[in-house]
Amino acid sequence: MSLLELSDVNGFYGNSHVLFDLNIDIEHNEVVTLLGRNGAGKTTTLRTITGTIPRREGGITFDGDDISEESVDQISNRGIKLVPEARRIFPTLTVHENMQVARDMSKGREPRPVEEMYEVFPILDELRENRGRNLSGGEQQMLSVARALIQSPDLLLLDEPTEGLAPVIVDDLYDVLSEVVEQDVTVLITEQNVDFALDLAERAYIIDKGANAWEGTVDELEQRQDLLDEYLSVGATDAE
Ligand SMILES: Nc1ncnc2c1ncn2[C@@H]1O[C@H](COP(=O)(O)OP(=O)(O)OP(=O)(O)O)[C@@H](O)[C@H]1O
Repeated sequence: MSLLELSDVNGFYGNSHVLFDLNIDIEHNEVVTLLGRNGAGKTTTLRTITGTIPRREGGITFDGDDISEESVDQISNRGIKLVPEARRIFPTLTVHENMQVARDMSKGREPRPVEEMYEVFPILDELRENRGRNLSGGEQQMLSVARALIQSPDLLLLDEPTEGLAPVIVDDLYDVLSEVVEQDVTVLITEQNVDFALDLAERAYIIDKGANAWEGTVDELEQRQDLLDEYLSVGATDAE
């Protein structure tokens, strides 16, 4: 059974129809990337999963249960955690306090020890006493991911984690995330940085104008320059 299944999902902002009969299937422990141009509907797709979109229709199941009518809190309590594009950390709290708050908000789920997070994110260990507002964009992104992971998610949704980060920080984030995906967690990641996403993921979905355009393995996609040109407007990938 799939961990997450979207069948013929439609998404709306008021009268504006932006997702059209979208189908996505994610197996336990898979790392899947959702790709597409600006405005293709990637963030909105994640919002249909977390329940934060104003209106969604269609089938959404998580671990076999219908979650299509569930509230944001119910879905979060199931262990679906989103790291949004605009990083959400508490600016006046220290790194350590940010971690503690995330741990304490882990309703109904056994959180992971804060110290374990410092092992995965050594950068944060060094910054324990620094306030959120004094962190660089990359450090905030690491903290954002750590805050989601501490709640032991079953499904981690990452919305464009490299956005706005300097290349050297992107490399650090890659190192951390490649360690994260080795753990017992299923990941759906959206990215404009196609190389980054293809390096991390095993399987990919491309969406265009809110609808499925292609799906397959990352190995297949790396051979399909036509798709990369048509839907993602990038040059040759240099994925390792
Ligand atoms: N709050 C909103 N109200 C109305 N329309 C919206 C809203 N948010 C997004 N849209 C529209 O929905 C469509 C999909 O947007 P979405 O942000 O999901 O795309 P995306 O693929 O994540 O793009 P980006 O890479 O720019 O974040 C776009 O046409 C966008 O203008």
